[in-house]
Amino acid sequence: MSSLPLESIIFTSEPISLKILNQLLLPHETTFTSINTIEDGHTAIKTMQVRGAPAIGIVAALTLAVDLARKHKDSYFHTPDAILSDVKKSLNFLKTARPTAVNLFRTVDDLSVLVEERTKQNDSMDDIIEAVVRNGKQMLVDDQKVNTAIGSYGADYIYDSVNRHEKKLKILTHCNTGSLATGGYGTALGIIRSLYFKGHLMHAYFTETRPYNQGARLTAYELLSDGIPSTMICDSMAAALMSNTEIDAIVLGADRVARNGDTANKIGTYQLAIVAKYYGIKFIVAAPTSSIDLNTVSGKEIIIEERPSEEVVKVAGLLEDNREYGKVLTTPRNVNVWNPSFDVTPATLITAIVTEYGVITKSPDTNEFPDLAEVLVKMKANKQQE
Ligand SMILES: CSC[C@@H](O)[C@@H](O)C(=O)COP(=O)(O)O
Repeated sequence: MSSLPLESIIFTSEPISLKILNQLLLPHETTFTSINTIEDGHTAIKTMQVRGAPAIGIVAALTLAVDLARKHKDSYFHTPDAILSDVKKSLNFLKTARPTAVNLFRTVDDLSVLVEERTKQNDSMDDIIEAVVRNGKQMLVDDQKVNTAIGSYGADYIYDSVNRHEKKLKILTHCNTGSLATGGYGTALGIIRSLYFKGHLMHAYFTETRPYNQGARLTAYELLSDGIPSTMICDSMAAALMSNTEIDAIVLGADRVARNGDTANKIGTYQLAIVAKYYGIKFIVAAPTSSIDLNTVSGKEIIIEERPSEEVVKVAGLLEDNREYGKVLTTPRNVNVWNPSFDVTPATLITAIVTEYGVITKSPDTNEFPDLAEVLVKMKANKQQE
């Protein structure tokens, strides 16, 4: 299997440094932004220089690592307790960057527990900071493994269940769920990559994904870089595509999967699910377990981020002279805009959830997912026995 060597999060230990590929400028400019402080990390996440649920979690963890290491080098801390109180403040601030993706909150909780435990067991300041750095680096490495597993399980599931190996597949996706949105390889885009590398993909279709254009700018960039045959559609063309072309499955990512399977993902996911149901097309969510929130009972509890109207009324891109990158206004000034960044697709419209432990499907009698908490325990135990 081949994969895209697209690194969007670059962390080095000696000296400690963090750089992220600024996704606001892609695909026309490849510019890395240095993250040195908690404020830098917060800004990068909030302004979507880095985006995608897993990538947000990883960058938050690595931001804390570089921030602590820098402060420690400047002799900012005098006791481990001072580190703990600084960490709590930093994490409380980081989690205000974006509200929907659970990965950010999971990272914040895990780091809070890690530093608290290390402080309680009287670790030295060096050891506490080293543990935070190791945790961030490990998240990046683990996420790549998680994504290749999701890619492989998802590709096999679709190929086995959709047409029993009779033909190559046509897949539609939405938003960007690839290397840019994760530690590498991608979740839903990882499934498309795996289908392609296994020789099972006929064609990938992807939506432009207004307003931020994750599809047009980022997914297009990734698919073209990998040489995967693909075609972009505007979001409003999805039903027409499904009526004109035999789409075998729609694969999407997730920002937060509730315990009952309801899934928050990029705005527009819900309408794709409704059209998929009409055409009887499998609607598959690719979600690492880090995006499954067992404390959220159903999608009703998920907070949906609303973003600035500027993202809707302006599009960013290469200006006509082909040299300058900029934003153009597409509407009359002062138009009223509603800009929810995500929507919630009810579990009833989702065919399967692909995780790094395998594929979760529904009971055909009830059209309900089993309790995800119980299933995940079983899947993890099975994996350990392998
Ligand atoms: C593997 S990325 C999964 C989701 O985070 C993705 O589908 C998505 O909705 C991204 O939204 P974004 O607003 O670009 O962060």
